[in-house]
Amino acid sequence: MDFTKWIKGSVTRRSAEHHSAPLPWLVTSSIEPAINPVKETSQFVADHAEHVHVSLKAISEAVNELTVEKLAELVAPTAFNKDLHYVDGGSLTVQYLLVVDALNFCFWPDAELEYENLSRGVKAALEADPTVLDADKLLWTSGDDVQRLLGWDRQVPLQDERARLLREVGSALLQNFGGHASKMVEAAGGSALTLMQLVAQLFSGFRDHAVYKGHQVFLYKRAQIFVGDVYGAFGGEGLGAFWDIDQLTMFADYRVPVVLRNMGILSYSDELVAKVERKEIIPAGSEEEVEIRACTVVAVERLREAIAHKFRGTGAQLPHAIQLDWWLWEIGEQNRQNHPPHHRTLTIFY
Ligand SMILES: Nc1nc2c(c(CN[C@H]3C=C[C@H](O)[C@@H]3O)cn2[C@@H]2O[C@H](COP(=O)(O)O)[C@@H](O)[C@H]2O)c(=O)[nH]1
Repeated sequence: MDFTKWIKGSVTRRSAEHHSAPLPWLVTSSIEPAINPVKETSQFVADHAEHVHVSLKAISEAVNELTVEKLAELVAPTAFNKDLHYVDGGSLTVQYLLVVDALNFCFWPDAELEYENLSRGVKAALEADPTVLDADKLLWTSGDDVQRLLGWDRQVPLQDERARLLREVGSALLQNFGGHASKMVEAAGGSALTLMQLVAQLFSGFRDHAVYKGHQVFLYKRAQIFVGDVYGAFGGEGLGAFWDIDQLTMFADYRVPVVLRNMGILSYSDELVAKVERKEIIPAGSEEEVEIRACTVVAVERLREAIAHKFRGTGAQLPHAIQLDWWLWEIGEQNRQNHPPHHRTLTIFY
């Protein structure tokens, strides 16, 4: 069966008189999420973890070595990834970021593939054809389209799944925001947590959560990184102005845990070390995987608090969790070759 014919057959076209229903429940004036569910649910995991430990001692040692100069570097307008500087004044940049972050996961099965290939590939595709990310095109994305979008010379890991995720983005954008991701950002009314929740609610692919010892745990890595990328690409202005950007956590990926282990801040059980060293697959949703991710979130929150404690009153600008994330992630990227292996989980979440 021809894929596009099958999909075309299954999509019911909304007739003209049905306007795209505005989201009645989204009243940004009063119901702003005051807390980030990632913080409190990750803490539950850290409190009950058996395979991963966060060392407060190593955190205070790391903070002791932090100088005012280094701190200033962390909070400087990040040397933000130039691929993300695709600022056309607004809407196209947001569309680009949503597509990049819809695909921003699990590069490791292809040893040559990494995040940069994604961000550069999609940017090149957009420069070649500014309509390539229009929602009514995303709606029909096939696996081959994903490979073309990245400009990759072979199949991309989980290619068909990535295509499904882009079709989902196209469909939800058309249903709710006339196809424009920038309208979704505007609907969040300048709240980072509202935008995070909105993205997690509208696109199931961004709904990064697990059930750990009977408790629901939210990591929301790609939902948060999308907000962080909008903030960074617009330099905290215009569409990137979020009054609660400091409420985001770090982004629970597979690179930062390696850096924190190297700093002695995270430690794994002997059994888990052995699995990671031999590059054994750690199943998505397993206790070991959830503990690695949630303890990483908690470790960076403790690090942020320890820095605030040390530099409070010095007048130094204190880093947000996402600025600590970019710092740690860059360290991980630069040391990909000489750091121990990262854990390997086949997933769409990170
Ligand atoms: N924690 C955190 N994880 C991040 C990012 C980024 C890129 N974003 C920044 C880049 C420029 C702008 O500053 C963007 O903000 C990708 N990843 C994750 O890393 C993994 C990819 O690793 P490798 O296979 O080595 O490329 C994968 O899970 C991917 O999802 C980040 O910033 N923080």
